Amino acid sequence: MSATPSSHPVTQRGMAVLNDPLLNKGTAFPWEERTALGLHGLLPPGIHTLEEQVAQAYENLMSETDMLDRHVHLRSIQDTNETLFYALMQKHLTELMPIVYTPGVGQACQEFSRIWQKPRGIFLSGADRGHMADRLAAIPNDNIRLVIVTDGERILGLGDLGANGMGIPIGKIALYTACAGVNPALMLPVTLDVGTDNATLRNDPTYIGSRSPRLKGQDYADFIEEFVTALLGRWPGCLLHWEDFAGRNAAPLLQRYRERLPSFNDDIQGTAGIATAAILSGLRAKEETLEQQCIAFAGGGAAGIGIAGLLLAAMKAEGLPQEEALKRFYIIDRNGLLTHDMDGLSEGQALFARKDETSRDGQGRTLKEVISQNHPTILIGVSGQAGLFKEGMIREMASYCTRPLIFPLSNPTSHVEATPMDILTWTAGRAIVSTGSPFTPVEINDRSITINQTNNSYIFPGLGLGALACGARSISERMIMAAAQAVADLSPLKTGGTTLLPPLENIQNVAMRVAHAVARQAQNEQLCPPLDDDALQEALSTLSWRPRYQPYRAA
Ligand SMILES: NC(=O)C1=CN([C@@H]2O[C@H](COP(=O)(O)OP(=O)(O)OC[C@H]3O[C@@H](n4cnc5c(N)ncnc54)[C@H](O)[C@@H]3O)[C@@H](O)[C@H]2O)C=CC1
Ligand SMILES: CC(=O)C(=O)O
Ligand SMILES: [Mg+2]
Repeated sequence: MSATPSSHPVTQRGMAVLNDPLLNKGTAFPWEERTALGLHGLLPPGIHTLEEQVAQAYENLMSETDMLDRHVHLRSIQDTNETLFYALMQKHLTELMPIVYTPGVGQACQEFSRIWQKPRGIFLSGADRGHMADRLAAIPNDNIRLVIVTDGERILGLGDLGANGMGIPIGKIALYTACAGVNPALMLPVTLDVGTDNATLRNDPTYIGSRSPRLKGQDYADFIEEFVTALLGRWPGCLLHWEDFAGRNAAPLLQRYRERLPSFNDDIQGTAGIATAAILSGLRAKEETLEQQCIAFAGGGAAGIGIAGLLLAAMKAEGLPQEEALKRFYIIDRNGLLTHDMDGLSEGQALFARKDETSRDGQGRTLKEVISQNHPTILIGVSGQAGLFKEGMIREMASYCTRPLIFPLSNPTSHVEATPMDILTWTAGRAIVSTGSPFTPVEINDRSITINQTNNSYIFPGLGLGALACGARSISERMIMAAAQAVADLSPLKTGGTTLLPPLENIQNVAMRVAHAVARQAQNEQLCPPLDDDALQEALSTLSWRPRYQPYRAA
């Protein structure tokens, strides 16, 4: 075999090559590589190009009509041939993202035990306690740079799905590569199976997870500690992305570990970044400032408090003192408006709890009352509760605010607080609407209104890439703000367009701009070694990967 200088040395032979999704090319192996790697006879003789494979795979995929079937089909391509999977994803990103990501991944997690086919990533359960370092040692790849971890307790708005939550870190990894070009060989999805309190799952004979109740308190803390320590031992300096932990654990874990290793919580920080970007863009359209707003949240968990925290920082950066800025926030959780006298508030909730009123028997005012009495101009839904935004509330907002910003951000689609069609109908097309899951454009008053997806997928791929490229020791709030600003700067509204956020087709450009902004901010705060533009570019290239077949040679 005539090896080109850039050809990749392959030690495996025969089926071992075909069974490795990062190496496999399927029918695209050229004749000489089949000879060198012992593939003759294992493959049919026809040879196809990647473009031909993508076209065929797309046709096969589209012949499925059911969302879950399409998800399973795509995942099976990913588990067989990652180059083909990502080439297909990149070619049809807007169409395929809802299958791989929300809402498709929600259904996939609900059915994960039944659709599980091949190992991907690491499951760590109670039985692995005391042995986590050995479990991570079993992963042959010494160069994992990014780990996405969940404990499956709050999967989208679907609640505790236990080990079935693994669909989420797998989906997030797919987006790191499809959106930011991060090399899939550098990433690992992890599920911490600390049990589940979902009795239906525990009694389901097909369930793949452990059937014990969730670890709590010190047991839970010890489990996480062992995992992080094992991670640091196996892949020092790797970036840890926390995903879909329940609100009561999300912020404390982030605080506990954010200085021990570079880490971020996507539901808190990624969501804060994109919601802030979308709000800043919406206010630009209205020619108003943040300071002029009154902001109501339905849901004061990880996402709600995360978004509120970044908006508070943005108001302070505009020169508003904290006490003044806090008056603009109304956080309505399951027991109503958060007030300072309520029991069991988290640290973040306590900051935003109203100081100027008290609850009655632990119950605060309802969302409806806050809307009619305090006239919020921005309403954010991060409650996971379908249909929470009622017609009367939205009509009332439209009665005192010409263009309210209404963002029902809960995922998946079935859990949205109100559909864009309803919100636009109730506000005669005047609301600026953005959702967490994708929706088709709404036709109203002879206009077609595009519904932007305010989803952390605009932030985390570039955030992770930028933090890794610059070698950030930790991830600061200002780095998240820089990411938000980078997305807001790309808003089509800035250049005469009508949408809040850049279209998904441009997501790779968005991710690259976010990565640069994050790396620059890390340098400004001296959270990474000094790095000039050339060195940053070089580091970004080292992490990046394109779905193209590389020539191979036998090693
Ligand atoms: N668009 C996006 O990028 C993102 C969307 N989300 C979505 O936001 C939702 C919440 O996520 P997290 O904040 O991480 O979960 P979480 O569990 O930390 O918080 C949810 C909060 O909603 C509250 N809640 C429940 N019922 C309520 C009601 N009737 N009224 C008001 N509040 C109520 C809960 O008490 C809890 O505090 C999920 O559906 C998730 O999919 C989360 C992260 C990113
Ligand atoms: C998008 C996301 O991270 C969530 O819904 O949890
Ligand atoms: Mg999430």
